[in-house]
Amino acid sequence: MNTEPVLRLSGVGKAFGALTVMNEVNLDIAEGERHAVIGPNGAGKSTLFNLISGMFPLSAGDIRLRGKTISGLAPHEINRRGLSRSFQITNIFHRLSVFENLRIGVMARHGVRYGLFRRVSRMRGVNDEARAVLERVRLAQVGDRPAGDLTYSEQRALEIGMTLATGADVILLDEPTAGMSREETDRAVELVREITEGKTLLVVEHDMSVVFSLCDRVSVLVYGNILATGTPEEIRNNRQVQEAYLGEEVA
Ligand SMILES: Nc1ncnc2c1ncn2[C@@H]1O[C@H](COP(=O)(O)OP(=O)(O)OP(=O)(O)O)[C@@H](O)[C@H]1O
Repeated sequence: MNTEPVLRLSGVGKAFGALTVMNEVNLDIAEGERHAVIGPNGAGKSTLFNLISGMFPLSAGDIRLRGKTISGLAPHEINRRGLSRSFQITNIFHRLSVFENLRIGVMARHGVRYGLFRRVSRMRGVNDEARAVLERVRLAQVGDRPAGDLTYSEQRALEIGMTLATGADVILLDEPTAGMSREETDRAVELVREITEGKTLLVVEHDMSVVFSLCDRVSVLVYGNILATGTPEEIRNNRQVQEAYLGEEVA
């Protein structure tokens, strides 16, 4: 059995000038696991994602993806090694169709660029792959519509589709259900569960019912430190976690 973690953070630290916001974070994410990062506002969850995806340079420590260091690599290089962070909605091309957005993700994966002499519409492999992703994220009905016309939750699904289109098998999602109604949340959770089958997921999520129903393990981040990592059950019963953060919410 391969026990090497897919993602390993060792002694990861981050400072902005004199302000240290992350201390010696150690975290192993196993192949195929769905792992949530929770914590109060300002705990450093976004910073952690920015460090893993290469948006911010590390101030200390090392991050390894499948045993190889990715510290110091640019986001697109990390992406090419199979780790994709959900694109923010603002990165969706609003005037392009939903299908065309996904096709850009697929093209990025294959290193294909738009060019004067290329007709993208004739690139059958790329089109087939984009169409498959379109169906997986259940947007086939709106595939020809400009992405800017989609509802909020459809745009979030497109965002998830973009991570899939790039072919990543380690996926980072930042609050995939934020701003959704209960019903939309349930559908989004189903979608995330389905599309991350056989992949590794790291997700920041505030909704505890989502965390506990979707994830195999949970890490609690408080003031830039990991207070505890464990199964949802262990986290729910951890006194330190209850005192520091969750309170009665999960009792
Ligand atoms: N670019 C930056 N420059 C200076 N300080 C920053 C920067 N980005 C984040 N911080 C600080 O780092 C700390 C962690 O912020 P971060 O946004 O990672 O927390 P978070 O857990 O994602 O919070 P939230 O749940 O509110 O999104 C905060 O004190 C924040 O002010």
